[in-house]
Amino acid sequence: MSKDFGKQALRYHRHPRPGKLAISATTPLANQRDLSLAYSPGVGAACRAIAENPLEVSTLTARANLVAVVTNGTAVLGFGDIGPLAAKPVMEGKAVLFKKFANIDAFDLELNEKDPEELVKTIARLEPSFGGINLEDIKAPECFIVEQQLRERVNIPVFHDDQHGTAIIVSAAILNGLHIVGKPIEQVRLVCCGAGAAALACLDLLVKLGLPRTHITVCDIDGVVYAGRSKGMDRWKAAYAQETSARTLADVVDGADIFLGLSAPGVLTKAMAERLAPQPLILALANPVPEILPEEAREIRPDAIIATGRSDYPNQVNNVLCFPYIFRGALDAGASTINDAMKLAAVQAIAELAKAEPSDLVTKAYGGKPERFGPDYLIPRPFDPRLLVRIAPAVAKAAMDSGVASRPITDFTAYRQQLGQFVYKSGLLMKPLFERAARHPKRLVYAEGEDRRVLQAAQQVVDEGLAYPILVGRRAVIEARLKEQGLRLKPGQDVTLVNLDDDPRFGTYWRACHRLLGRQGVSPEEARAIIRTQPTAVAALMVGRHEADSMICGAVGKFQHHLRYVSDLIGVEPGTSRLATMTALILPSGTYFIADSHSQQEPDVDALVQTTVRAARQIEAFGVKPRIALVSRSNFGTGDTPSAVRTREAVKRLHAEHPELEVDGEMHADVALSRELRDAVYPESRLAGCANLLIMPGPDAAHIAYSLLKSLGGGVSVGPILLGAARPAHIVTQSVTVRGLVNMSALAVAQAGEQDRVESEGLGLG
Ligand SMILES: NC(=O)C1=CN([C@@H]2O[C@H](COP(=O)(O)OP(=O)(O)OC[C@H]3O[C@@H](n4cnc5c(N)ncnc54)[C@H](OP(=O)(O)O)[C@@H]3O)[C@@H](O)[C@H]2O)C=CC1
Ligand SMILES: CC(=O)C(=O)O
Ligand SMILES: [Mg+2]
Repeated sequence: MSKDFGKQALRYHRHPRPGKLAISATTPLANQRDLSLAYSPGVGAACRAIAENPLEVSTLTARANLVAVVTNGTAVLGFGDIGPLAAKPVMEGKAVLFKKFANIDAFDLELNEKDPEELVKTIARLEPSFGGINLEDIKAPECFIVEQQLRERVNIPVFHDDQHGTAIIVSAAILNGLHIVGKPIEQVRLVCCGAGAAALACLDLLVKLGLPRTHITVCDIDGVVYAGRSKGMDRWKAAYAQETSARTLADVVDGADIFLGLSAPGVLTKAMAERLAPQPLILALANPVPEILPEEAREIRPDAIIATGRSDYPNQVNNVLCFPYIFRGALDAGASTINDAMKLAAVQAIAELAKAEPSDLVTKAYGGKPERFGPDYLIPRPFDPRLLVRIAPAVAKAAMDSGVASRPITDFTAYRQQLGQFVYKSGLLMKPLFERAARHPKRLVYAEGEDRRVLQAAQQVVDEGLAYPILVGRRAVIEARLKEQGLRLKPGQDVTLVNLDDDPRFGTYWRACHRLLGRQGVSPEEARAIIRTQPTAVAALMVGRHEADSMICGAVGKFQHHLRYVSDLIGVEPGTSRLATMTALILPSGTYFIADSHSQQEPDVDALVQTTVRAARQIEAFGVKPRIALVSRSNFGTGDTPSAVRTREAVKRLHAEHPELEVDGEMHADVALSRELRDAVYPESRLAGCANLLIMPGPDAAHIAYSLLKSLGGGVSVGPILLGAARPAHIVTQSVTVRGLVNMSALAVAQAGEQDRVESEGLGLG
């Protein structure tokens, strides 16, 4: 660790307050009534219910989602026995990872006790408090005794992370590494340096996966673990003792296909690495300093696949990829233990995820270049949101199949969706639209069909059955990019390609374009150029001509540029004069929608009314009841600027023409968000509670409010959603993510379905 990085790490731990986590309340505690519910006398009802039926503890307390991270500090990372106090930063860290990656609450408990029997007694007494026990950094062989005895005594999952978390991720990495070099696990020879908690658990699991025990040679601090050795031996190591005259690591590395290091820094020298078999797997996993640094290993063995436990090299083989998710699955299924079936399910899920298509969120988190399965990408990265969605259900299912689940999951689709909502925060809001789109998928044309994010989104859209994608773009480019990203889409089969360089529709389209734009000074020659060079114009014409049901554009280029083609070639809904936009912001405090009449800098009364009505209808499609405030610098008549007067007038018209809407204004934004503030100035307001739709007095205000809230509120957004187009069309921003594109795709398809329904009812077909 460089001096500078060490300083940064200390600062990270000191600020903004000491340590890395805190406890926060999940229920309101703002007044006397809350207090009487949360504490005496209300809490008594919860106590009595649990006394009568202990299973109620899972519904009335946080226990079912609470894990104890327990250590005695005897094997802290690769530092060894530095004691429980110095272990606390690692345990706090594990607790943070539980929370961030799997939404599991964890307490770190550092115990001043080395005797295994005493440790067992203390930890077993914690059973009423926790839904699971994660043992951490307890040295071998004591850790084996502690875990075994605890498993016998308590009825909740006990999992020694350094053993099993490590074993699971090491197994996934080795399976994938062997797949790449084409060596069957039954035939390889493995040398393991370290014979402690992590090493022996890894070997046990690898043996279960088919590695013959006789192909394994183990070394510890005293050298080779051989049959008949007495120094530093225990029965767990003895299980791997070989009949051999070799005595040191240097004696046993010749021709080994795998070096597995779970021991101490620098024990594998370059000279030893040189003697490994061709295309060896070198897993140097001691933390924070590995058995050999990747640059040294690479220098001597350019043919090797190299992994460490660290995040600053490729192939981070670290139990962080496992423990949050295996506990998530175990807790959700109410598992009484974590058994071999659950561990093997986790191995399989992790190994398979590495082979899946790259995720743009992972690409973003790791500096921009999509990673494909291969020697430098053996296993998924820790910031891959799919880890939760894939591992936890696999583990829960294995718990159920192996008969240890007390709360079996009945609907796995719903369970995956629920996990998805945690990792993709927009999931809950989007759910009704995804369901509608999946029920009636429609033709959806993507103007930027060559864009890598669009291709990934189209793959997900096809996988989830949300739409029949049409991609505007050159076939050769699309095919090359599909291949490069490992996507499975088959042009002509599950996506349609439109390439106007060689499409017979070219003539029809440019003439249609000229018909629509001819009176805006566009000559036939220009119309031809537009159709050849502006994919948004092509997509808009397809939608306008009912050759597609909806469109998405904007991943490349400026918003206004796309807006022009959408408004000129698709047009606006009857009764609407202009297009408007709305964005949903999903913040920790709730979901808020911000709308503005995008194309008019100073919207007139008509535009404000139309924007409000269109935005309200769109919010209803999310299954949310709109509570609308037209916000302004004026608060119920305190100002008379032209904008305030127009807003006031718009509210009057809304009250008269749309009495069904819960809407009021003009008002300050804080007054919109607080009933109390509103009551203080205008208790007669037609808006009850907190507004969830803020109609802005202009696009500048909307943009500023949106970006402030997004930066300060730490939320995610869905949008911009274009309001008022004659047929569903959306213009995303250039920074859109794949998830953002999939969200907008579901929205566009759901809108198209709704439009079809309304039209067919209008024709008497409904
Ligand atoms: N990447 C990951 O996800 C993980 C990495 N680890 C790393 O693995 C290492 C071991 O952790 P853990 O198993 O929990 O600890 P243990 O204390 O249980 O085991 C340590 C083992 O390493 C052996 N050892 C120590 N120094 C040397 C040496 N110089 N040469 C050979 N063997 C040596 C010890 O030998 P002896 O038995 O003779 O004392 C012991 O067998 C640590 O560096 C830890 O950071 C652990 C868990 C996960
Ligand atoms: C990663 C981990 O748990 C360890 O190094 O101990
Ligand atoms: Mg550990």
